[in-house]
Amino acid sequence: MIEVKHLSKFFGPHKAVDRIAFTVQKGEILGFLGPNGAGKSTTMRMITGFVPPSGGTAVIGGHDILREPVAARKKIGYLPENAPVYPDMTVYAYLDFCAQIRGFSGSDRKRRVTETIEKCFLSGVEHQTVSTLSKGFKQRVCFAQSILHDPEYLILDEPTDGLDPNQKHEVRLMIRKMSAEKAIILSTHILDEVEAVCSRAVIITKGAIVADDTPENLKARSTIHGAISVTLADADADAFIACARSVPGIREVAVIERTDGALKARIYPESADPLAAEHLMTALSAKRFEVKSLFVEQGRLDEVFRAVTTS
Ligand SMILES: Nc1ncnc2c1ncn2[C@@H]1O[C@H](COP(=O)(O)OP(=O)(O)OP(=O)(O)O)[C@@H](O)[C@H]1O
Repeated sequence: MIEVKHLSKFFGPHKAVDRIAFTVQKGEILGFLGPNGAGKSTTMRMITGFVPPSGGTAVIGGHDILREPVAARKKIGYLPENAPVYPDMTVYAYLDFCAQIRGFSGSDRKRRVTETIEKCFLSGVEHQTVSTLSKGFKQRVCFAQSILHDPEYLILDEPTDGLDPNQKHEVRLMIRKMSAEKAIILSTHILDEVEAVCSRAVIITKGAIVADDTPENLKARSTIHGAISVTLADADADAFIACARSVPGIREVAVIERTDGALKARIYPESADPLAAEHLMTALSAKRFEVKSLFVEQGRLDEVFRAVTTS
């Protein structure tokens, strides 16, 4: 388990992190979110022992990062932001060097390097110098060094930053595959990534936690959660509004846009009535509206993110 215990960080008079506390269990992938400058990287640097906290501590697999830094760091894999990798080394030589620093030798070291190269899809570039790699591949090399020692705890600062959509997909798959036996914290600005990968999300702003929940529960806080979104083929807006309002339990009907013969609207039921969408569909069909799509909104994480980080 990763226990973050009231970590704080001051840079001079500026409070960058303000008594942040949470835990991450094995099997969990925690998305660490927040606007630019919210304190995500600073928190991750404190958890991994790269920056001393002004207050609080982090306990990694039972080892306090301040009192037992070596034991704690042995258990951690860390992908820092703007990952530094020695530019003049080949990919293989760099990872071999990292394995050596981690204390591996002989055939075990060789096996770990080779396996990690394969796992991170680096086989095609293993003999290329790092300086000649594209940004995405450099990122992958740094990701590779973070998992080389098969750590129980992974701290990944924007792991998919700079990757193309295919590489993003591959890295997310890798993270998900590894998550069963690891506790993972990853920071990201991509909210789709949180929905695709994370089992939980912590949102911070101005150094403090403002939300800590599953992506589903966070989305349920969205103002459109439970609303019914409808697209109709060319339809008279007034007739549609009248029809939708005639359905029992409908609180509000909002036409969102009319384009090229299509009408898009959002209908808000009084409560999250699971039958409201069905009743609406029946009413629209009875009035011969041509329904192109109709679905119940789960809510939008970006809307919730904005609400909690700007209030
Ligand atoms: N070494 C430092 N000296 C002074 N201020 C710092 C230092 N490192 C970070 N800060 C400040 O601490 C605050 C938090 O920065 P941090 O990099 O942790 O934010 P972040 O949430 O990771 O941002 P981003 O999403 O832009 O990467 C910012 O105001 C930043 O300017």
